[in-house]
Amino acid sequence: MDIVTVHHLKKYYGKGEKQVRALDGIDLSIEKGKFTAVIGASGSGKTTLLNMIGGMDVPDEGEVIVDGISLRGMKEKELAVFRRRKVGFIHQNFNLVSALTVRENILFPLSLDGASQDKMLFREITEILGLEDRLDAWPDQLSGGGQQRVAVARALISRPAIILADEPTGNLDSKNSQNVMGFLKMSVETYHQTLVMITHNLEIAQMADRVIRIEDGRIFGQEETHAAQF
Ligand SMILES: Nc1ncnc2c1ncn2[C@@H]1O[C@H](COP(=O)(O)OP(=O)(O)OP(=O)(O)O)[C@@H](O)[C@H]1O
Repeated sequence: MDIVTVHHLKKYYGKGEKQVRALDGIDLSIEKGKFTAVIGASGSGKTTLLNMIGGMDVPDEGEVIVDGISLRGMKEKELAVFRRRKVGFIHQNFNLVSALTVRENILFPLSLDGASQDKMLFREITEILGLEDRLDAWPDQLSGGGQQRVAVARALISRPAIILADEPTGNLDSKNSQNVMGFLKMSVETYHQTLVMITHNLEIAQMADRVIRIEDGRIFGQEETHAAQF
């Protein structure tokens, strides 16, 4: 079953000669429960595509359907609710709130939505990610790898159907990258979520079930991988 369907998505910036075709007619389906890696040169449109799937940005043309919900015509408020309930974002720069503790950062999406905390899930996620002893620490007291694990926990805490990760290991050394990837993949498998991840790292892309290559705002190729050799 497909959890994301993208129909002929277009996003252009600017006009005339300077116009940039960030997305130039993308058609794509993403199967539920799978890990899809998105690769491509800098400026090829990867982040723009991820932002459209996550309802962070709206296309000029085309349609995005996530978990049976079309984002077309949604108002900003509806998109915000959609993002909080359906999507977990993980960014390269972690994007943690420095004035909140690790615990508060992880629970932040729930507090925005007025949702109650699933204490078992919180304990499970923080244990899987090795954060149970750091819950009262401030983000800047953790290493880069530790901060990214907090960002992973925050993305998972509301049990979103889909996790969108924009180069989540881009600022980590190889050991921390492997750790974060291992935790992320294990968590996604445990909670039956779908992971879409932008990466420049081909080793990481090989861990995915499927790799999509984007060039000049178009899908240039896609291949199933023989993942699972984690
Ligand atoms: N808000 C914007 N205004 C103008 N141009 C933009 C805007 N956002 C993106 N672009 C342009 O659209 C193109 C695609 O950008 P995008 O960030 O999606 O690429 P990317 O593949 O994610 O690149 P990178 O790997 O460097 O992050 C680029 O040429 C970029 O400069």
